[in-house]
Amino acid sequence: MLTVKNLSKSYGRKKVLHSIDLEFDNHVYGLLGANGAGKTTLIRCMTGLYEPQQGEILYHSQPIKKSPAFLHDLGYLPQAFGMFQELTLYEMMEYICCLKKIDKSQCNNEIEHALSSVNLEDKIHERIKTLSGGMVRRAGIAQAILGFSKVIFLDEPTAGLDPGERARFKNTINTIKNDRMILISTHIVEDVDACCQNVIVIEEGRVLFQGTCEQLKQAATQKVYQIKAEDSDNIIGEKFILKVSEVEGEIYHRVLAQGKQNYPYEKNPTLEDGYMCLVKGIA
Ligand SMILES: Nc1ncnc2c1ncn2[C@@H]1O[C@H](COP(=O)(O)OP(=O)(O)OP(=O)(O)O)[C@@H](O)[C@H]1O
Repeated sequence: MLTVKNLSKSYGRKKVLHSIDLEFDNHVYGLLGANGAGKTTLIRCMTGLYEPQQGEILYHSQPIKKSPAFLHDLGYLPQAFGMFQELTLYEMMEYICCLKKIDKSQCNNEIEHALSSVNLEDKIHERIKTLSGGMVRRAGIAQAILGFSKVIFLDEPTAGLDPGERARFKNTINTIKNDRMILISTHIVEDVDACCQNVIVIEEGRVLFQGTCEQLKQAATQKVYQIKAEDSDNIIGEKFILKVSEVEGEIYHRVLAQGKQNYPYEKNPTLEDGYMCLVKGIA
């Protein structure tokens, strides 16, 4: 339904997206990449906010700029969502209804539905400035789904949230995901594992991987070792120490390494193992 074709974007002479090709359907996608990889730029191009130098974005085979359906179906939570401080949650949602040209007679229902999807119905008359960071982020998701948006972009929705709010975020995505395409940009691999079936990894403006989370986990098959710290030096060839942990006073390393080793490999690599194997070139 949404296609990114040969997309390139530069800021002045600095090229930050290089010939990106991607295909999206009604699923939840995680967009992973280091700081500066180009995630926000890609999302802004895909929402139509930025004009790419090359390539096109098609919604049901029509360029997004010429597609009234795209504008109608679009929902977007930008990285910094902190405006409307003096408005109540209801007033903010009403304002977004106006921008989205939602019929006045339907606004009430739409607002109640969106706020209950993110568990904020009891805060409807609170001012935005009195809400916690997690609640503001959920309010951001609520405004993105207003009017039953079918194509939703969430730029770093879980940044700075505590574990409880991140778990709540996962529930929110599960509540709203049906019949929608949702793209979630994040640095937090666990959040992608918890919420998304599909994952896209970009590095320096190029697509390194696109596929299912399971496929990315498989990139770490027979490459992950949970071993005592002193055994790390016995790993043959190139290695990357992903994590250091302590179990009953003993220090352990989670090591990514290529080739056969003298230790048993982890049977069930995580998405983070797969992601790190990919970006560290342990493939
Ligand atoms: N308005 C701009 N003008 C010039 N360069 C920019 C601009 N916005 C972003 N960049 C550069 O483009 C590159 C990609 O930035 P972008 O914000 O898209 O990456 P990101 O993956 O979203 O990063 P982060 O995870 O830190 O938010 C970076 O090198 C950044 O410095």
